[in-house]
Amino acid sequence: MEASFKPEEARVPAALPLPTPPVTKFKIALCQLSVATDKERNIAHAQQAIEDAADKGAQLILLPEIWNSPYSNDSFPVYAEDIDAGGDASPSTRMLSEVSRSRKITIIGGSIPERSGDKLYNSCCVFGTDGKLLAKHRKIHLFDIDIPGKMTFKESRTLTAGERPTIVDTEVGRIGIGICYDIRFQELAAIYAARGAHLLCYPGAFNMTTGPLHWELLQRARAADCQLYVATCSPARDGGSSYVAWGHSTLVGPFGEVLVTTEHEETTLIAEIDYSVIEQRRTYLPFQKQRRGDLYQLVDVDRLNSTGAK
Ligand SMILES: O=C(O)CCC(=O)C(=O)O
Repeated sequence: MEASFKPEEARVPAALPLPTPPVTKFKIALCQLSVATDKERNIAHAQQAIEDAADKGAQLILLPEIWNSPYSNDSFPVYAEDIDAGGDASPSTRMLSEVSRSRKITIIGGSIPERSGDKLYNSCCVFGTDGKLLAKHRKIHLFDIDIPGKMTFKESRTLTAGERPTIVDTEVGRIGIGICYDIRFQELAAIYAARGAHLLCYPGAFNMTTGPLHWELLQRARAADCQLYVATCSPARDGGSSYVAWGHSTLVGPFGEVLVTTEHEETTLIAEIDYSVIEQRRTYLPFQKQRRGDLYQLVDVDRLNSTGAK
């Protein structure tokens, strides 16, 4: 659909509205999972990690990018699931739905290859505490990179890009979703912040070339720019796979501070989020109110195009 621009309706407000979340403090778990070639094993393995984290009091679970399949263009079509059909057509999301319901937790289900008609997407499903699918984010920015001699990958060889930002109200606050490369696009994070996000979640699998330089930097930048929490979750590193993930799943606070992080081995990080810190940071350092809307503007095109957007 053609956007009919009415910039006055789409301008990101100077002062960001922060809705009252259902809970102020809660525990998040980042499950940095090892990924094997056996999909059934990956599903059972993820379920175990989620249940262990729930036993330790986590109310929100974040999984890695592409946790049910090896990260490769050859694997995506083979491991892809029809999420919309559900049931046997999507054993990975069926497990996420069942566990979120049985443990009454919110799950940001990392991402899996999704088949929809003749297209494939890299998709993240969000499940509420009743097991219902609250949202599905299809990776908007495909990872096409060519650093000669170091890193070449072209997701666009097999995948199609998603067309919409995804922000979702959950029992643990308003959450903006991005997948891996999506973190490089600060406008997306700014739009989520403008729509009142408390937390941005990025399942991601950075690599050994860009990971050391950019992974933490980008997370801290998004958190400091938007003054909100940023959580990331990577697969654990497998040195023998064709794509070697950087690991280093991390939670960053609204001052850009790293609250918890790890190396590259399989592990689950559990940390506390306290949303009252967001207001405190925005009061101490009120740059959200000091934007020069007379000099520059951010336009929320998706909001213009949709009727029900927040
Ligand atoms: O942006 C990068 O450097 C890595 C992105 C990536 O690995 C991905 O999108 O899967």
